[in-house]
Amino acid sequence: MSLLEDPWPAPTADGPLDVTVDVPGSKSLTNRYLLLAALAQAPTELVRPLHSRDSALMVAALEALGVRVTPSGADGADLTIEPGPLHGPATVDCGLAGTVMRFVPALAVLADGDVRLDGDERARERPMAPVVQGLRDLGARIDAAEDAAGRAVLPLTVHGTGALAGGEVEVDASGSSQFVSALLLAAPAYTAGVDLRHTGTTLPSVPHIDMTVAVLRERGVTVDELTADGAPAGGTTGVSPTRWRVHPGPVAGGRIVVEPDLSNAGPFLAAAVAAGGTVRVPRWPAVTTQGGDELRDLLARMGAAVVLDGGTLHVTGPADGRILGLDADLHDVGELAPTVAALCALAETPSRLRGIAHLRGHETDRLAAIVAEFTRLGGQARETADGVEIEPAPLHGAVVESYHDHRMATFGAIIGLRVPGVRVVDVATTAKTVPDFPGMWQTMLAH
Ligand SMILES: O=C(O)C1=C[C@@H](OP(=O)(O)O)[C@@H](O)[C@H](O)C1
Ligand SMILES: C=C(OP(=O)(O)O)C(=O)O
Repeated sequence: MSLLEDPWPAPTADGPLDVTVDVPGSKSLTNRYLLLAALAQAPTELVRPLHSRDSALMVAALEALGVRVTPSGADGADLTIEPGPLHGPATVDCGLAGTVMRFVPALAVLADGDVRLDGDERARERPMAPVVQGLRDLGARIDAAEDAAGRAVLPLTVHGTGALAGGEVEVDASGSSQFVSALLLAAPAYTAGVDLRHTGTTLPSVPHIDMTVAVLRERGVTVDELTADGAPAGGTTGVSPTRWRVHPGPVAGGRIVVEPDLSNAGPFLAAAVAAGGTVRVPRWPAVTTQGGDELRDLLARMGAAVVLDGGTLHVTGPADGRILGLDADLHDVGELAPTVAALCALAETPSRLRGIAHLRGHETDRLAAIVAEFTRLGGQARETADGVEIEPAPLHGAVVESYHDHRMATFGAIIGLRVPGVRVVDVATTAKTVPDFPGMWQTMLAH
């Protein structure tokens, strides 16, 4: 039976929730730790990593380059990564994972042979040029396909020589923070490290760059956060960096406990807002670089009671069921937009989500997808230059398209809690970052 032909009936909520949901590990942290483990001087043990399509693709990429990755821990759910020399020729499937298609080429330049990267059909449309050009400027030889506008896209072949000169590079990362993260992550292994200046006018998803800097530092790498003219930035300076200098040097191995994925906690926390009652997420970090932490503020602004107590986040939906619309700039946390938009779709007042033009280059064009699917459900929404505007409207059931986008599938699931007859095409696409979303959703509702 193909899920493409048989859409998933999104369950409605029978009443208020009262449930604790154990959320799997962070995609962004897992894939960064995996990549750094491949460059480390000693083995790395990842405790509670994510096991999903995106992390499996990263593991497979490392294995293709000659890194040994084995299950470990009492239940075999941890991972031990044993680094070694990186070898080509190799073939890497990027699927639709931004972290794989952007980060792995920066590692592949260190292999001693050709590494070919390709991915899903949509992956061939996602922007890649700043990574390819940046690596070329740092000394790499890469052959890449080009889109109609002549920009580099997948598939591509990195002609690795076992080393990369590194040095100074300018990158316009206004399309994705991953262009910066990619070039910083493998930089400690480049001969001169990397001194990267962002030249674009905007920079989305800055917390994800902060995450890259934080994981590098955790592994013992020296990273300077700077302004364009070289003054200190980041940290306690209160100045946003636009230039990062990663010094060449060893990367430490060791044991790392992976935080739960706070963005993937989103649909479950949103369920408390949509259905009423309380959803609790344990192991919510007190301090984190995950942009998903912003959910605490966003859900409170929509009428939820949000309490972080003893490491567990408690979200309680509004007692009268009335969800407030939201006017928010999601530039830093675009990853949360489909989840937030689903709640806006159920809200009693209009919403405006701004600062997220770059979502057009995500798993699908998410602005177009949100508008199309909300309209299909009877709603009224409009795409703006940099976001979406959503008007309250009575909704009805419909078959919601997910466009191979895990977050559009969960968008449908959230709305389905309140709107009978919502069915989601290809709910299995949620496996990109959650191992068993439909099962977790049913279990949550059974409580
Ligand atoms: O580096 C990362 O792990 C990510 C960065 C962000 O990408 P963009 O900057 O393209 O939004 C985010 O949306 C994505 O889900 C994960
Ligand atoms: C944009 C996302 O993913 P990717 O890492 O593939 O860019 C996402 O998970 O919302």
